[in-house]
Amino acid sequence: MTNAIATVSISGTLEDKLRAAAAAGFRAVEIFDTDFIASALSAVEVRALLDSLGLTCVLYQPLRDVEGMPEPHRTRALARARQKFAVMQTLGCDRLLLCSNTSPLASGDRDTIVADLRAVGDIAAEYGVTVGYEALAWGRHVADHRDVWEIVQAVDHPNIGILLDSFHSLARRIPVESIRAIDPAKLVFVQLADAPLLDMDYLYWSRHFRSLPAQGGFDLTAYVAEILRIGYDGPLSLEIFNDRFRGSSAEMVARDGLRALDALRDAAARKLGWPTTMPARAKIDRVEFVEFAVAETDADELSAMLHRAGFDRIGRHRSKRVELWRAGAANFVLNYEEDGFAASYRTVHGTAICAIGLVVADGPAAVARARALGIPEHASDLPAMPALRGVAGSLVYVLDTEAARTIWDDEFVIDAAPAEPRVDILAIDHLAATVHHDEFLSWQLYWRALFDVQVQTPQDVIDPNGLVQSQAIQNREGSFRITLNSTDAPGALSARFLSQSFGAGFQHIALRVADVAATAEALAARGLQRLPIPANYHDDVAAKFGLSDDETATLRQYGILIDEEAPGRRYRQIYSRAFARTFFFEFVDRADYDGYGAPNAPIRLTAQNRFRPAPPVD
Ligand SMILES: O=C(O)c1ccc(O)c(O)c1
Ligand SMILES: [Mg+2]
Repeated sequence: MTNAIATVSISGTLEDKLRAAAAAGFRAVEIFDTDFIASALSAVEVRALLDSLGLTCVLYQPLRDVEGMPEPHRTRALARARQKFAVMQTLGCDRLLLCSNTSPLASGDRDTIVADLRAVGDIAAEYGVTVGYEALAWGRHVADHRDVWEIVQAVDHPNIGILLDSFHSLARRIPVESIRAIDPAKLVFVQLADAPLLDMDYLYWSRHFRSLPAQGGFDLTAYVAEILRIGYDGPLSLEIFNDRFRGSSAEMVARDGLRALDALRDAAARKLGWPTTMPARAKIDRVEFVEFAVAETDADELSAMLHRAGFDRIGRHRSKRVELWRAGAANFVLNYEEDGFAASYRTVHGTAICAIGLVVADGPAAVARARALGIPEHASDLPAMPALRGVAGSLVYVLDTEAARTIWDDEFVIDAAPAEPRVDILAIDHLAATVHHDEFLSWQLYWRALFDVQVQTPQDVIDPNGLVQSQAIQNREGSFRITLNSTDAPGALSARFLSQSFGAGFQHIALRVADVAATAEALAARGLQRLPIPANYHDDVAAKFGLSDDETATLRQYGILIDEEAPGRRYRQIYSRAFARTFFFEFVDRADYDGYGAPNAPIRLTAQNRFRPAPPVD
């Protein structure tokens, strides 16, 4: 039951990679051939480093283009195998990955392939090595693990077995049930990678877009469940070729890797009905509140903006400088305290959203799962409201239903209901977080490993100053929704937010309303500054959705954006101008619509770009 990671998954030199893997808690690694041959360390020195870090090299990989080669390549391939076996002996590694041949020179003749692998097996036996034959999805003649299994049976050599790599199997959509045919004694090793579901050449997809489990679209739970079901108990190892990971923190990827493997083992065990070691993913019911850390100097401006956005201050904390603002079921907590978490968050980020409060089915179980996944807990002075570290240092409070019911009355003095007119805000619809490009996948893993949530198809959103990637995450009922957004374009709105707020965080709050046109009218009466939407847009949607002149006039009047998933399944949205260039509100009505108005995002971002301050003149 070993967790392992391939050095190719992590950035840096071989030493950096090994140190990061060990620091994250791995005890086993795969050493990637290029990492070793590019290293200035001898095999003896690498072995000493492994030993000092408490690591074992459980796989050396890959050996390429071996089987089916004409002479003189065949002889050279066997010599290369022998040289690798000698290196492995020094490294203390007894498993080698041999990937299916991609050379145009290779023969596809089965008998030749079988004979060649048998010859490799004989040399491997001299060194006490077992060879796992892996089907590369783009292999010239062997590209399917079912063929590999047939070949391995035909080779029938004690030192030759099969190696499974989820990327190659799942990219080719090979049914996972095919794994049941494999004898676990001949399954030498298992490599795991997720990937976004792209329609792309296998090689390019594999070399650039692999991701950790729970960062892509493959059903790795089903894959691993089949592998465990047949009785395999060897390493599960991450082999992640990913462009972002090559440039991001080795420590982050290694730590996330372990988290992803632990969550995946848990999911597979649950699928099999086997005992588990941590509570199930926490079910989220809703967002109960959003907490703002507020600087005294921003108090008037923020209060005015919240009022214009339909909120009223309805309570004060019994002992702290904390206010409760409410509209419908949406609660905003404004924290002015001089000490404590919000104060330190404010020191770094300025006035910003510093925490969210989620109602979960079982608070203590959520905290226990977070602990099992290495997600740090924040010491909270409210026992009914444990806090976990969330996106970029903000907090996620987890409340159970009972705590959510009593917290306001227990902690706050609630005023009488404010005078009409009210804005018909129902609840928080979704929260949009902007995160660093390097951490985009890390935050997806965080949400998907800890909580019972689903992802939508990732979206590429066009900002006039660059491409933004967006990933929506939500619960099954749609009562909890967030989006994660990231870009590597410095001029895009989300990148400007990162520099303006000194780091990642929630950048916009979408509030669900019954009728966005009525809301727009009420908000205008309260003086909200709306984001203007150009006339071209409304000409377009009038034609696209067959809107009546009256409807179009209403959309135009209030700057409403609209989208339809199907006739009658509609999303209508308006946006506020931003507060201090750091956050803004969206107001939406959704009728049986599950998305987030993605087609409108470029229109909105271009509209926001018009308010971008001119660069300083020097
Ligand atoms: O992209 C490759 O060449 C490659 C190499 C080794 C592997 O194990 C693999 O899955 C892919
Ligand atoms: Mg592989």
